[in-house]
Amino acid sequence: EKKKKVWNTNIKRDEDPSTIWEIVGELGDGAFGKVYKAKRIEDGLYAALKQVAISDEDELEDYTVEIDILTECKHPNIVGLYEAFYFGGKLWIYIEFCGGGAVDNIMLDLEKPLTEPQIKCICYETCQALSFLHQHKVIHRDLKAGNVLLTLEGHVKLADFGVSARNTQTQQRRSSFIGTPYWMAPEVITCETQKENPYDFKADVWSLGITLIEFAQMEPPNHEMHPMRVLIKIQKSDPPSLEAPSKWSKEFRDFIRQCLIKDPVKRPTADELLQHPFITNVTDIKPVYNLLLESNAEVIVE
Ligand SMILES: COc1ccc(Nc2ncnc(-c3cccnc3Nc3cc(NC(=O)c4cccc(C(F)(F)F)c4)ccc3C)n2)cc1
Repeated sequence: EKKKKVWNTNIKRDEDPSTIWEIVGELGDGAFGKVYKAKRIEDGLYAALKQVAISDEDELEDYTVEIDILTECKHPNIVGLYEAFYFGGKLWIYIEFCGGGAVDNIMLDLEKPLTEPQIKCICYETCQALSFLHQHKVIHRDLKAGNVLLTLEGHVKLADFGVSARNTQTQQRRSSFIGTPYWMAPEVITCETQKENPYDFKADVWSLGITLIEFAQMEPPNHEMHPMRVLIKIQKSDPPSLEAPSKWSKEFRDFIRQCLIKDPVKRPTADELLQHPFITNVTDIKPVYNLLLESNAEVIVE
């Protein structure tokens, strides 16, 4: 007989979200629907709102994976879920608003890459987020500067604006390829990652290495190549590295080298990387706070 429907307890039904939150702006037209800035009517709390048109209950199930991950993975460096509604044939997801936006947009606004002190802080907090996700058996699969959000204080909040992080077969159905090729680990490309491969979370560590190069140079390695060509190059070539090594510290270069070890078995875990000298002495996040003043200052001056 028909599988009993298990209602996702985290999603509120038959309640109109616009009685609790009001839309105050638009944040972009995401791949999977509209994204707005919203404000809670009772206390003025800001949120980012994603509205996804859901045609049938099966499709709703695809999205509950995302809600379950966000409900389960509560961490200072991962975007926080406020609440989710299923109302008017749409899923409404309200996330804590990060005033700094995504790091790729900040670099575009300032028309320059990050400095090493800024990269050090952001790398430390991103590594914390990855380590936490992996402990909760969640693989991000699409780590890149565009998914690293900053709060106005300069803290990292890891997000995922693309496909959901947990690779359920339904997600696989939704998009043939998980993640963006430039940041993709070699073993992911060759699909060496069979079911229950104990090393498939190491793909996020490779993407972290590529993301650090992106922070330092504004673009990932091979950005000038066609995405399909990149897949072949990543598999065939030696791991990428920083273009101007003399500009960067030995610790930074070594941290990237460790992330970009091609064999996932030899590649360190996010947890192991938290002990790396590049990020063991992160004291304050002032460099990142100054980056935000610069980028927001630009906005204020405008
Ligand atoms: C253009 O200027 C700005 C300025 C500020 C912001 N701030 C901001 N703050 C918080 N969220 C967003 C956001 C922007 C565009 C799309 N979605 C956003 N947040 C969001 C994220 C999610 N989901 C995740 O981030 C997510 C999903 C699965 C897994 C994971 C993770 F693995 F990281 F835990 C994270 C769901 C719904 C929403 C509205 N944007 C964005 C752009």
